[in-house]
Amino acid sequence: MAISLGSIADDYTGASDLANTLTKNGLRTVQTVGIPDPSLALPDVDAVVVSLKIRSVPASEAVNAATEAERWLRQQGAGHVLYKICSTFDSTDAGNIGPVTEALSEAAGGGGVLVTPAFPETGRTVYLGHLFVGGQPLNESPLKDHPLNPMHDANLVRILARQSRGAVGLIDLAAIAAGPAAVKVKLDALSTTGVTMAIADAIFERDLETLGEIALETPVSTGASGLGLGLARALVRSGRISASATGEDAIRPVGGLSAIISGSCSKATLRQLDVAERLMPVLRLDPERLLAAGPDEIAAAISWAGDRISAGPVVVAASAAPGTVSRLQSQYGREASGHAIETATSIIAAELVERGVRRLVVAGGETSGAAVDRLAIPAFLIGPEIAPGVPVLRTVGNTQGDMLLALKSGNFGGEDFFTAALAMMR
Ligand SMILES: Nc1ncnc2c1ncn2[C@@H]1O[C@H](COP(=O)(O)OP(=O)(O)O)[C@@H](O)[C@H]1O
Ligand SMILES: O=C(O)[C@@H](O)C(=O)COP(=O)(O)O
Repeated sequence: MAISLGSIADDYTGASDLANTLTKNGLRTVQTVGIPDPSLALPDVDAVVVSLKIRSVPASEAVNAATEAERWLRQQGAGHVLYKICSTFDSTDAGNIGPVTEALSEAAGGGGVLVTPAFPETGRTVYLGHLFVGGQPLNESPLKDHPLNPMHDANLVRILARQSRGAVGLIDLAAIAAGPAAVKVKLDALSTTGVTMAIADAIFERDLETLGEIALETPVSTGASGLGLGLARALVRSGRISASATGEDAIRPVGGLSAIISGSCSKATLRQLDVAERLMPVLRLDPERLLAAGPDEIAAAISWAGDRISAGPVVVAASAAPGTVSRLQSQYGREASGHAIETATSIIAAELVERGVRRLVVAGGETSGAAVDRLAIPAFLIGPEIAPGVPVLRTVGNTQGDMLLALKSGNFGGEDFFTAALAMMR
């Protein structure tokens, strides 16, 4: 298997979002969970997205995991490696977008790296280096209240500079509108002044097509699904790939029971949970009790779900509104509470799979990572799209047999997402 495009995703929902975009643009794509064991038979594909859980870990840990994945992807033939970050630039001043991008670039011999989280299909646009989420600057959007990485600045040049060793520049919309050659001139000019990473504006898909063409000439880029779209279309346009992927094969029915687990506290998820409450049993976990009396609260949730699940899908959610989240965090600490809740939701997910769940929706990036790790699923084939950024996933090499999953990024999906997902997972 020689692949054309490699990607390292900093979380598992982000990986499935990118894999979805690559598939929609014709690339046969597989999503692996970490670097796959050599014994895992992967299908013949154009692109591999390696899912890592490195968005909220110490920067040195993220750098080590990403550089190891980069080495593996190069061994599979990848000429270009995209570091998939969140379209809302989720990170802190300690990292990890800057440190990982610099390490990947150094591993590939250096040179200027294009960086853009723009993903117009989901309302993420970048203008003069400022990220907008829908109509709001990042720091006024719901991301200001994110439980792990609250975003208080919309200026990506500034944010990236705070977490990086090298200088950060800007390739503005005027250069991008002038076409690939102008972008190349600008990137080269920035590199000669010592800039190692350049935030690129992008508002429309055509901007990302321009960026994708230039990124493909370099060994490494950093971005969200929008840049993935640009790279995929550039590969197809160049004739290196024949645009044959459809995703239909991945959606064959698996049967079994179905469940939804949520640890996302994003505004979209909170609304989706309210809507689900009218349609199916929803258990709201008590996060305070989860932290104080962990195993008892987990056992009670498993028993509640076990009593209902044979009659239809159930939802178990730790999710809470910003005020509740910050009260819990001030008592137990941000990382400790996030980690304890992820552990609890992943144990509940695994227990439900033990009891026959084969169709599983997980809401939240970190939450999905913890659940997929506990289930020890090695890889996914990419099925059709449920909502922008969220495909149906079919397990590859899973010891519990074939399962269908949807890993929903917190901010993605319409208010009926959960029922829409289950309707596509038979
Ligand atoms: N009630 C709660 N209070 C505090 N933290 C919570 C609560 N519920 C979930 N969390 C934590 O919030 C984080 C949400 O992150 P994530 O799963 O990535 O969701 P999203 O995709 O919305 O960003 C996780 O670490 C999760 O364990
Ligand atoms: O790029 C995006 O917005 C998503 O792919 C993503 O990474 C979202 O992160 P989570 O909300 O933490 O799932």
